[in-house]
Amino acid sequence: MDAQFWNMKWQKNQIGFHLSAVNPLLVKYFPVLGLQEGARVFVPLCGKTLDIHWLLQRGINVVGVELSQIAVEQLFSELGITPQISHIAPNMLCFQAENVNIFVGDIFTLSRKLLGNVQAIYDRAALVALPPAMRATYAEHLLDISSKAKQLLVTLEYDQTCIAGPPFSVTQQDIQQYYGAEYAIRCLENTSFSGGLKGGTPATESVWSLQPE
Ligand SMILES: C[S@@+](CC[C@H](N)C(=O)[O-])C[C@H]1O[C@@H](n2cnc3c(N)ncnc32)[C@H](O)[C@@H]1O
Repeated sequence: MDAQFWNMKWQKNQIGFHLSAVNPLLVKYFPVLGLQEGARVFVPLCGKTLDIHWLLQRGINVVGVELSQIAVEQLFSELGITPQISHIAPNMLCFQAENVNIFVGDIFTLSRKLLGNVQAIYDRAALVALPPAMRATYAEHLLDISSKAKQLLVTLEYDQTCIAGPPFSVTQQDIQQYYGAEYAIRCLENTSFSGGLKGGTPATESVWSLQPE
């Protein structure tokens, strides 16, 4: 899954991962993060998720990163906000408005300095968007650039032999492997993924609280 794969998905509007409503799991478990109004939350691989609208409405400052400029343009258009756009690094644009800052580029080139301080991370469909070979590097990079910020993480688990990802199946053992040394990991909910994945493959959606130890 390289940049070309995702850019093509956005160009062809093949964005089945994009929810047409705010993720109810965010609404239900956001309080677990214990954030005050004005806190800065990082949304990696953010697409144009409506979850960003919801966070902004709650007075949260959002900082995201997304490969596709199409996605980010649509996000701001749907927010009804005209961003300032600046070229902040080679191959990295920043779309900026009062409480929302979205980097357009590869998360692996986003530095701690560019990201700035964040109090929490909301990862929905980011870890599971990455193939197994990239995930440990992603987790390590996320820990580094966020200075180990607490996380609300949403994952999917299913029989990977039935269908190919993305989204990829991520197990509890995987999460333990990526994050167990740095965070106390707590499963908040396991629910069956409504309608199954890609034509009905049974899947379980899980929400995790990751608190730095
Ligand atoms: C499965 S989608 C999830 C989007 C969003 N989190 C949501 O819940 O709708 C994954 C997104 O990550 C973006 N992406 C994939 N690899 C990336 C990378 N290395 N850096 C930044 N964005 C990336 C894709 O363009 C895509 O929009």
